[in-house]
Amino acid sequence: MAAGEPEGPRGDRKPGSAGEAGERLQRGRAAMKLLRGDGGTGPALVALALWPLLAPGAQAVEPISLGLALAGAAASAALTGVGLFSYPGFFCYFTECCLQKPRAELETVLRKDLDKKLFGQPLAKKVIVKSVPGFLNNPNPKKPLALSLHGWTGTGKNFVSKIIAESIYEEGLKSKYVHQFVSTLHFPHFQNLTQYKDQLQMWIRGNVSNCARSIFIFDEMDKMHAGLIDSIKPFLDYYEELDGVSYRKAIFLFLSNAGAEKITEVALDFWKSGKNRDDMKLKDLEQLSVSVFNNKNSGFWHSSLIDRHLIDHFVPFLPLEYKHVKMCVRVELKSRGYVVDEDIVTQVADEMTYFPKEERIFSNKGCKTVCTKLDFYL
Ligand SMILES: Nc1ncnc2c1ncn2[C@@H]1O[C@H](COP(=O)(O)OP(=O)(O)OP(=O)(O)O)[C@@H](O)[C@H]1O
Repeated sequence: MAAGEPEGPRGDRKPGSAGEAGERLQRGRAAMKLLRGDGGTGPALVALALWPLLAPGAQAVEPISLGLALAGAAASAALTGVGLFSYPGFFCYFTECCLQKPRAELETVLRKDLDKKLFGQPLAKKVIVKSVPGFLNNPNPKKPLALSLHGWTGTGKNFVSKIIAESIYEEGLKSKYVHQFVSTLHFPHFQNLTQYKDQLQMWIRGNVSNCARSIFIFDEMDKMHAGLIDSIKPFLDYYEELDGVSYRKAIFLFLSNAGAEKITEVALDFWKSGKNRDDMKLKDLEQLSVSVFNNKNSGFWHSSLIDRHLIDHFVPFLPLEYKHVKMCVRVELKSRGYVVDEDIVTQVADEMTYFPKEERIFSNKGCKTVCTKLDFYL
């Protein structure tokens, strides 16, 4: 893909071709063909028949209701000659649209999802459940939402980004409004830094012009060349508009291993003093931003994003313990359709390595290699 095209590095993944959303799109196209017929009686009849689709929460319409609604609409349209295409929200049932308004129950859905799927991350859960719905429910935010997720490998940073994306766009990471950048893949060569800065600005500008509620995920921030991320500083700032584009409704997620040592230090102190990680406060980790700012290998080294307080929250991901690894194994077993066998769960968890050397409390790879280790036992 050429630089400057709105979709950016992930533009090759076109939405609407796979999964439930793809099927819905196909059904929708067939229905549209049917409905694109000739006219008839009153717009009211059409609106009435289409009410289940146009009403808030229409995404949850049952297949039977949908069928009835479309049949009714077809009959009415045949009578009225009123084009269905003029109804706002109609197309969005069949094809992905940029988010206009988050679902009313977003906070509850996100909380439930994180409670069920994310283990051992009380602080991350707390920050995300409050900040993301709060931001999306604000029709006029003063700046884009910028969250920086930090922690040891395999502790759930990418996993949480996926959950956030799915809570906003049904197609999650495959959505055309969600853009993922991986430093070592998209910005590998230091000598191309100037070019990357221009491309990044163009990609973000293009995509936000297309959809104000775009989501940008920057993975491997700690491997990003220093200075590159500062090229997007204007977009994260408190500007009403820049060259006619407002960036205030976008979401930026930065993922990094930087700061993991600091987080581990605090988590270890907690563990040694017999305290529960659920009682940990963000205040206990307030030094996180400073350690990231001063870390030459953080991607945020002396970054103006931190300097100018443009990162809204530094979200700590705690190192995972033996019991969390076991929970991940159980989930993996269930997702593959197996009955949970506690012997296998223990064997897989025992096979992982733990640190510090003496205490052996935290998993070196979090839950990351659980699925490959499990392959040996199935
Ligand atoms: N806290 C967690 N709760 C539940 N599952 C987890 C958790 N952390 C990791 N996992 C599982 O492990 C997999 C790998 O984790 P993930 O890719 O999110 O780690 P990461 O923190 O982004 O690591 P890295 O820093 O190496 O990119 C996830 O897809 C998920 O299945």
